[in-house]
Amino acid sequence: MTTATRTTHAGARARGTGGRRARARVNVARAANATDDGAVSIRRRPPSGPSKHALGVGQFEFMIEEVNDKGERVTNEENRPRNILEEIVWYKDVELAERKEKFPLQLVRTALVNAPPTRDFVKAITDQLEATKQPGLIAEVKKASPSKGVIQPNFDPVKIAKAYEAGGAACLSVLTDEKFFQGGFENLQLIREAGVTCPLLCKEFIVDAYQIYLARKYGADAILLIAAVLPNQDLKYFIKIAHSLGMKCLIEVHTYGEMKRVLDGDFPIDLLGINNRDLGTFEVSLSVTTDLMNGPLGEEVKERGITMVGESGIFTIDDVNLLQDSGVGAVLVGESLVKQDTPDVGIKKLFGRPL
Ligand SMILES: O=C(O)c1ccccc1NCC(=O)[C@H](O)[C@H](O)COP(=O)(O)O
Repeated sequence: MTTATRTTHAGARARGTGGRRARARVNVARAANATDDGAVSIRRRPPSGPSKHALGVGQFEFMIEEVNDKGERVTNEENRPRNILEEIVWYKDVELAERKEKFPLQLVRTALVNAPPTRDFVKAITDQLEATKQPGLIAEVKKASPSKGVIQPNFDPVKIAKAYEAGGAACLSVLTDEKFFQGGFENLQLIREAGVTCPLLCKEFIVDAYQIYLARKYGADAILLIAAVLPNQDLKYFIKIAHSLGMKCLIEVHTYGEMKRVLDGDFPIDLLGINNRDLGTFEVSLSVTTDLMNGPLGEEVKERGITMVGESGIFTIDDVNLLQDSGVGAVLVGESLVKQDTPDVGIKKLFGRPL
């Protein structure tokens, strides 16, 4: 987040609730425009080309080139991912094909028979909120990202997780995507086996039920489900599977339409996250959370008692306060903590005191 954007937020806080509400009304009206129907905003697969079963590593790159009726090589721009989220999701088919071959679902499920019980991810957050009167902290174990490249070159997932726990984080979020975030499912297991007791979120781009079983196998207590990727039908099915395995779900939205669609869905909501980062353009603004929370859908989640999570771009205590004022019960923080040599000290600074 830029300093300019942060200054604007601090200013909004100083102006008080009335100013924020008026600004929010304008922004909610803008967000709820005719094109924001909340539909899944990415294409799940390239529109043409070989079936997903025939995909090899990076093969969708080559699908941009096709051979036409005359035998000429032509480019098909439709098969180029429109943004990073689409690219990540398309690549999941490649990854999943490889993983399933090495570790078929039946074996993953068999391995779950003796899995230790999960920890309550939601309760850890609400307990912290009650005890500290500040949002519960979900601290993210994140080495790199598509928007920032490598964030922590001396990345040691266990060391970082232990520092987060010592610093008082309620829960941890562990990025498992390998290609774009340099994470891994193995990091969940390493952190669990090292004796970290905070509940763990598997921060993955879930498109297939197989990934939910894998998350549980590697020690996750909760999974992320992204509304920009998954229609309500998939959300409902994936939540059912996660709950049957004892895990909670963090459903993530970014727009008014997505939030409305999720709230209208026919499924239970454990946690609802508002990502301040547009996963297509990388643009980050805390006003994504404050605008939604200060509008009609914010009223609805408050009435329904849904615990809200403000995600991404959180760097200062002003940012935490701003999100808390808008009604979130938790914050999910990656970059600003993970890039520090002493993330536990970073937590103290971010919350203005030890947690
Ligand atoms: O972080 C990215 O660049 C990114 C790009 C595309 C899809 C997802 C991305 N990040 C996932 C997240 O939402 C964040 O890791 C998480 O909310 C923490 O954000 P931050 O505190 O800004 O590191």
